[in-house]
Amino acid sequence: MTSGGHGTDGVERRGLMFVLSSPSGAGKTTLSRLLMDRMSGLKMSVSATTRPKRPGEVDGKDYLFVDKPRFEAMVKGDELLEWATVFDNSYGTPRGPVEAALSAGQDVLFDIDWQGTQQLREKARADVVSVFILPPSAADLEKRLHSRAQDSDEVIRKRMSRASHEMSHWAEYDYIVINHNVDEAFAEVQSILKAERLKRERRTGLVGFVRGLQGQLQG
Ligand SMILES: Nc1ncnc2c1ncn2[C@@H]1O[C@H](COP(=O)(O)OP(=O)(O)OP(=O)(O)O)[C@@H](O)[C@H]1O
Ligand SMILES: Nc1nc2c(ncn2[C@@H]2O[C@H](COP(=O)(O)O)[C@@H](O)[C@H]2O)c(=O)[nH]1
Repeated sequence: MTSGGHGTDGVERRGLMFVLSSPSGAGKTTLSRLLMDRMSGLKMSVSATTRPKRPGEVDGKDYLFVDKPRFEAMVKGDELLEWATVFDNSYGTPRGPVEAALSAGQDVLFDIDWQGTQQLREKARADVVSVFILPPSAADLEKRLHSRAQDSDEVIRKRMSRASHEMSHWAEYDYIVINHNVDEAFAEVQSILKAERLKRERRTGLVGFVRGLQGQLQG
């Protein structure tokens, strides 16, 4: 699915799909925003959803807010790379922007649930790097959902009651980060991305680069 771009050291490599999942409120959005601000070569995948917009959310930036018929048409038209029902609403990843970014050699960042991660893995296992974010405690998770102040008590109750089920998928992920503190969790997630970018098997330009070095040594 991916083609070449260049790493910061100029060696060509395949783009990767960097996935963050967690129970609602553990901090995916917070960490994603920091990654987008502080890492170059990364594009955020903007999901389509039928969920109502939260205060402050911007259509086209946080989500593409669509109605149910439009979402169903996207599914039927094979416009989504993956999709799932989460908390009674539909969510899905538009295929076009992800494929365009990967083709341009960018990495793509996803904030999606375990169902979507499984679907991405089935399609492109070697290019998916997945991170599961855990909260330090259930009390902290609930506090965070309340402190975000964007969901009703009823919605928060529903999300807390789903948290244990969401977390049961932790062992399907490549990396686990416990988000005690935003700065530390961000540093861990950033280290994972930096290391994954250096993996030999993604660095398609290495053969040519090393041959060039060898040529210089012989010359
Ligand atoms: N380490 C932390 N300590 C304290 N508060 C935090 C921490 N990380 C995130 N938060 C706060 O917790 C709330 C929920 O975080 P965020 O929206 O990033 O979660 P999320 O995993 O994206 O949730 P959802 O799945 O519902 O979108 C936000 O108000 C955020 O500022
Ligand atoms: N499988 C997918 N899951 C998605 C997608 N976009 C978001 N999500 C997940 O939904 C829940 C709830 O999100 P919220 O913004 O309503 O709090 C959360 O776990 C997201 O990661 C998607 O495109 N596909």
